Order: sequence, then C-alpha cells, then structure tokens
Amino acid sequence: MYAIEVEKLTKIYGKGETAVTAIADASFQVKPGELVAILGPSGSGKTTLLTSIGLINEPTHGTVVIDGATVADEGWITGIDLKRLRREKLGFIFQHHNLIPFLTALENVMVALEINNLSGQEAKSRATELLESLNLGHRLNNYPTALSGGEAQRVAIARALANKPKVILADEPTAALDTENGKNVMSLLKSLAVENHSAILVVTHDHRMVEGFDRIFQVSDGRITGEENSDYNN
Ligand SMILES: Nc1ncnc2c1ncn2[C@@H]1O[C@H](COP(=O)(O)OP(=O)(O)OP(=O)(O)O)[C@@H](O)[C@H]1O
Repeated sequence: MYAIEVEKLTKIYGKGETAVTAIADASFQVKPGELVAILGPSGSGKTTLLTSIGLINEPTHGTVVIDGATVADEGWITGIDLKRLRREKLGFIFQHHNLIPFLTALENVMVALEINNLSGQEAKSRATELLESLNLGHRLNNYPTALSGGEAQRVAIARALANKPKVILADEPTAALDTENGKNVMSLLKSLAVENHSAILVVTHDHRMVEGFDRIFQVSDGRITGEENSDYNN
C-alpha cells in the first residue's frame, strides 16, 4: 500500500477573473519509507501541494489517499474526521519552527503526544527519548528563545515525529538554518524515513539539500514537470 496517492490534484484559489491555479493535475504515489523532494521556484505551487496533501487546504479537483484512506475526491470526503487523520497520520514541519513559546522543548513535544491521549508520564518518557535521540538531551527544559535555530528546528521535528506518523510533510524545513544545520536536518529526516518507515515529502528550493533523496519532483507553474531519482547530485 502507498503512504500517499495523489491523482489529478488541482487547487484553484479564488474564482472568476482573479482565480489562480496553484496546482494543476498533479499525480504521483509515495511508498512508506520513501524520501521525496519537491523543488521549484517561488510561487510554483509547492506549499499548496503540501497543504492539500496535509489536509489543510481543500483540493478543488482530484483525489488524495493517505495510508489507504481516501480523504479527498473532488473535495473533502464528507464524514471523514480530517483533524483526527491529521493528528494520527501526519507530521508537519514548517519553514519556521512554530514552537509554543511558553512551553519548554520537552513540553512542546509532550503536547503532541497528549493530544493523542498518551498520559503524562508516558508522554514525558517518549518525548525525552525522542529529544535525546536528536542530541537535545541537554536542552529539555529550555524555552524556544534559549535554543539555537538548529536546535529549535530539531525540537519541531521531534514534535512532528512524536506520534510516528505514516506521512511527514516538511515545508522548507532548512530555510531558517545555515548550510551545516540544514544538512543535519535533512540527514535526520533521511534516517527517520528508514527507521520509522514514514513517507517524507520535503519542499525546498535549495538543490544542495536534496542529496540522497529517493526521488525529486520538479514543480513549475503549478505542474510537476519532471522527476529525477537518487543519482541526482549537484
Ligand atoms: N491563499 C491563497 N489565495 C490566493 N492565492 C494563493 C494563496 N496561496 C497561494 N496562492 C498563489 O498560488 C500560487 C502558488 O503558491 P505557493 O505558495 O503554493 O507556491 P510556492 O512554490 O510554495 O512558493 P514559495 O516558494 O514562494 O513559498 C502563487 O501564485 C500564489 O500567489
């Protein structure tokens, strides 16, 4: 079974003369454990593609299937609990970390677990373990303002992975980082694809960050115009 199946996905913002087709007829599948990059210039539709798959942005046309569940077929399927699916199946990593400023690193990760009904002590152990595996064991009780950009982004990654989602969607996760921290975040995502068997879709406009990805989609003007595989190097 595929982790993500997208068939003729189209997203049009607005109506009439001001309508913008941000994504047109995108079709592809991603297997569990696959790491896929979406590359393309600003405004080409990368974020729209991700938010449509991430059940945030209702597709105008086409089908979206997440982990075997059809969630959109010419619009959201009524009766499906999108919030629950998002919570249980998806991990979202944004360009800026979006950590909750008044919670510590540990608490930021625990919140994600508690929303999924993991109790206090269990949530604490799992969050601690995750943060330690990301070399943040010494930062558990720090607030986001006391973390470096790379550390905060790793906390956000821990939070996105806390519930072992089948699908991880990352929108420019390295944009706020220097090259070295950016490469660290990418290699972390790679190892998590392997260990958790999650499908990972990463939007970027930085060619240097996509070494070792299984596949690379080129997006231009709302269309997937090309696909390269892992021997891509730049
Ligand atoms: N909420 C919205 N309402 C109207 N138009 C939108 C909206 N969001 C995006 N667009 C338009 O859709 C197109 C694709 O935008 P999108 O943000 O998906 O591109 P992107 O490739 O992610 O860009 P960037 O790399 O700059 O983040 C652009 O023309 C944009 O102006």
